[in-house]
Amino acid sequence: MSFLAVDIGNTRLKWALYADGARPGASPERQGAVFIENIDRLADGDWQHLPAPSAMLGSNVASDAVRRRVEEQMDRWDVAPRWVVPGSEAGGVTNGYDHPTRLGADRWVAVIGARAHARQRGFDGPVLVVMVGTAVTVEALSASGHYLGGLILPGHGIMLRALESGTAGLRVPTGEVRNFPTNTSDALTSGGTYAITGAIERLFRHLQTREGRAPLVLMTGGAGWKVSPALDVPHELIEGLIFDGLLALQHGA
Ligand SMILES: Nc1ncnc2c1ncn2[C@@H]1O[C@H](COP(=O)(O)OP(=O)(O)O)[C@@H](O)[C@H]1O
Ligand SMILES: CC(C)(COP(=O)(O)O)[C@@H](O)C(=O)NCCC(=O)O
Ligand SMILES: [K+]
Repeated sequence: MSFLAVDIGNTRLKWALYADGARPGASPERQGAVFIENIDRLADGDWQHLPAPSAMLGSNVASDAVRRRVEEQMDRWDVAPRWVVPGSEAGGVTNGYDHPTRLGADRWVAVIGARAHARQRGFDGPVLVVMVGTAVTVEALSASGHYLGGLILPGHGIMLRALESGTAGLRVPTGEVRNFPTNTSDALTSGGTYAITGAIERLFRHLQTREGRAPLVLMTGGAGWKVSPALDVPHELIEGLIFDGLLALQHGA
């Protein structure tokens, strides 16, 4: 008996197989990631020798076509694919989005995972959830478990491509993050990084002011390690926050 958690982003599909009954924070028995262009090879590749899961729950922010292609890769298993649809309440979190179903499933699941982490460590204050993937999202969760809303901004790759395509003189290699960049590469890399950390620090202040207490900051996503060293508020990198949210929805926190 096992549980397959799937997180389909705009760049990569991440998956993790857990022992039945695993709770948020548990270590997966197996896990992997594939670029979206390679999802049609999962059944003959990463998933070929995977023991058949007895349950599956996924988050998808790519297209319906991508979701169907992933479901085809699961055909040989006798398991019904289930996908999270954000609603007005789940996993101890209420959804403050104007139209709850329009919130990205990954954002909703990550907030639920973050709530489970906070509770497990006995933290009863507000939580700021940062995901650094194709896009960057920053979410504000109140101490009472109300999702207040959040930010969406371009990730590093999109920012750089936008600048490259909109200018003649910005096609340069990746640089370093510097306080006072003195070449084009460093200026671009620092600009992108500080755009992201600046937005995070701003929502941190909004949440701290509203709640009267410094939020716990949990960061996840494929490019979190790039942003973490430049972020000026105490925070923790958690690799599988979406998986933890899927576990919370599957089994309770
Ligand atoms: N080994 C890696 N493979 C792909 N992307 C990576 C890797 N390490 C870091 N990244 C960065 O992570 C981003 C993708 O993160 P991910 O969380 O998979 O995004 P998404 O959930 O949007 O698919 C890429 O834009 C890239 O900048
Ligand atoms: C903001 C996102 C594009 C992030 O996608 P990702 O970077 O994880 O691939 C995704 O959560 C999404 O499509 N959201 C729907 C719109 C919303 O959340 O308001
Ligand atoms: K994501």
